[in-house]
Order: sequence, then C-alpha cells, then structure tokens
Amino acid sequence: MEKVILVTGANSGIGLALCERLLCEDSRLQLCLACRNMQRAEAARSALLTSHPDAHIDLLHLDVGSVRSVLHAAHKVKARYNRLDYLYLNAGIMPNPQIDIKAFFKGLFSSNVVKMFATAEGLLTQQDRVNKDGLQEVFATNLFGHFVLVRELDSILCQAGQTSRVVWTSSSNARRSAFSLEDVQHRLGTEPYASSKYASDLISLALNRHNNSQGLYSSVICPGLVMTNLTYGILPSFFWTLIMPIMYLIRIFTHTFTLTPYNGAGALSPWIRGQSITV
Ligand SMILES: NC(=O)C1=CN([C@@H]2O[C@H](COP(=O)(O)OP(=O)(O)OC[C@H]3O[C@@H](n4cnc5c(N)ncnc54)[C@H](OP(=O)(O)O)[C@@H]3O)[C@@H](O)[C@H]2O)C=CC1
Ligand SMILES: CC(C)=CCC[C@@H](C)[C@H]1CC[C@H]2C3=C(CC[C@]12C)[C@@]1(C)CCC(=O)[C@@H](C)[C@@H]1CC3
Repeated sequence: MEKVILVTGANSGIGLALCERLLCEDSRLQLCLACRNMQRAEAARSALLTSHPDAHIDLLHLDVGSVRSVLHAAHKVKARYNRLDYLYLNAGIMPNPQIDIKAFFKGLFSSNVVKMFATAEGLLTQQDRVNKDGLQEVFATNLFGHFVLVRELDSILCQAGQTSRVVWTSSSNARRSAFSLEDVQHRLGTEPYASSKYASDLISLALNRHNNSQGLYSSVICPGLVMTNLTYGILPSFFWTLIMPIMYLIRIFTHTFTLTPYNGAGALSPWIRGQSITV
C-alpha cells in the first residue's frame, strides 16, 4: 500500500516545496494538501500536477487556527484514509513582525553576530491578537491547532504494526526564555513566534514520550532562513533581492541561510527515504 502523507500549509513556501520534493522521491505517494484557502490549494495542486501528472493529490480544507475546523478536518481524514504515514505540521504565521534596528547594528559588531543571523535572537518582535476561539492567534496556529490535529488523528497514527511520523516545522528562533509555563499562549510578551516554536519542540518531546511505544515518532526541523511569504512580511521582497549577495556571503558563516524553499524543504523530506536524522 502506498504511503499517505498530509502536509499543513501546503499551498506556498516551504510546504509547497516539500510536496514537490516528496513527489520527486516517490511519485506514487498519496499526498493530502491541508490548506485554509481552497483556491490557493487548487493552484498548488495544479502546479504539482504539472511536474508530476500521475500524482495522487487530495485537498483538505483546514484552518489550523480554528478548533472547529481542525476537528472537522480530522474527521474527514479518518473517513478518507485508513493509515497516515507522515503528518507534516508546517502551517505557521508571524504576524506584524518588527525588527529592532538598534539591536541589529549592536549585534553586527559583537561576537554574537553569527548566532544573531542564525536565530534572530533579540531582533524580532511581533504583535499578536486574540482569535475567534479566544486564543492567541500565533499559539493557536503554530501550535495548538496542530496539537489537536495529532490527538484527533491518533487512531490512524498509532496503529498496531505500523510506524507513523509527525514532523513539525520548527525554527532556530525558538527560545526557552521566550516561553513560560505561566503564559503558554504568550499573551503578555512580544515574541509569540519564538514562544510557539519552543512550545512545539516541547510538545514533540512529550509526544515521543507518550506515543513511541505505539509506533508514533515526532521530530522538529528548522528549514533555515527561507525566502517565503513569511519572510516577505518582515522585509519587502525587493529589499531581500537587494541584499541577496550579502545573504550568500553570510551563508559562508552559517548553514542556516538556506534561502530557497527547495533548500529549506530538503531538511524535511529525507524522512520518507527512511534515513535517520539525529535531532
Ligand atoms: N521562512 C522561514 O525562514 C522559516 C519558516 N519556518 C516555518 O515554516 C513554516 C512554513 O512557513 P513559510 O513557508 O516560510 O511561509 P508561508 O507564509 O509561505 O507558508 C505558510 C503556510 O501556512 C499556511 N497557513 C497559515 N495560517 C494557516 C492556518 N490558520 N490554517 C492553515 N494554513 C495556514 C499558509 O496559508 P495561506 O497561504 O492561506 O496564508 C501557507 O500555506 C512555518 O511554520 C514557519 O514558521 C521556520 C523557519 C524559517
Ligand atoms: C541579512 C541582512 C543583512 C539583514 C537582515 C536582518 C534580519 C531581517 C534577518 C537576520 C536574521 C533573520 C532571521 C529571520 C528573519 C529575518 C532576520 C531577523 C527568522 C526569524 C525568520 C523566521 C525563522 O523561523 C527563523 C529561522 C529566522 C532566523 C533568522
């Protein structure tokens, strides 16, 4: 039986590049693109079918930031498939990012410069808001919706005699000091993105502790700094194009500047070849 793979946030950026790479690895896969916008999902499906005309690609409506939508989508997945080999938890947001210019120039002339470019520590803040479920939007999207999805799908993820993998698209921006158990949603701080990514690293550990014995394995991967809609929300695309030569220079010092969605997705796709990666 062919592998069934579901990717959240599959219509653009790293998610779409991941689908492309997965199909290059094995064009017989049953791929399910889980997206909140069905028009963009259709466009992504068409693009993938152009390069892989015989691919099996389903679409699933999923707004990972809405608990109702997650429950509905999970129900549909269980009705559609009797197994799920890989669940890529990739959808993510970074709303209203602000760069601290002063911290950037201070960091540029410090011994921490490489770390600053690799992790953006101390450089970025975001403005979060409360969503319709009454949850902080970044927490709900990057973490909670995905967690509910995993829990709801446990009957097809934890099946006897079968191994399934959950892969979180995390970030080197994840930082312990941005996360607090007293404020898991990061209502009070200004780094909800770093907090949500750190929380996803923790949840991944907890999933392993509870579910490895049932054949479910969870991993976190940072794709590196990649030019996508998310990064175009930090600085406009023309500015990134302008500083591209500098970015290729920085790449010499930090391997985290992967820059293209194709390169970034490369960290996520080897799983399906059954390679083991040390995390
Ligand atoms: N770009 C980078 O440098 C890095 C990115 N990452 C992570 O990679 C992941 C992918 O981001 P990237 O490709 O860069 O950015 P994109 O903005 O290109 O992709 C994000 C994807 O997530 C989807 N999405 C956002 N919110 C929701 C939601 N509520 N429900 C369903 N789908 C949603 C978007 O859909 P829509 O098109 O409808 O908005 C889009 O398909 C994120 O988790 C991000 O944090 C990690 C490290 C570095
Ligand atoms: C490259 C030059 C000369 C200037 C850009 C400075 C910053 C805008 C840039 C430096 C490090 C970057 C970075 C991210 C965003 C843009 C930077 C702060 C991320 C936080 C983007 C999202 C992620 O998940 C991280 C892995 C990135 C870490 C590095």
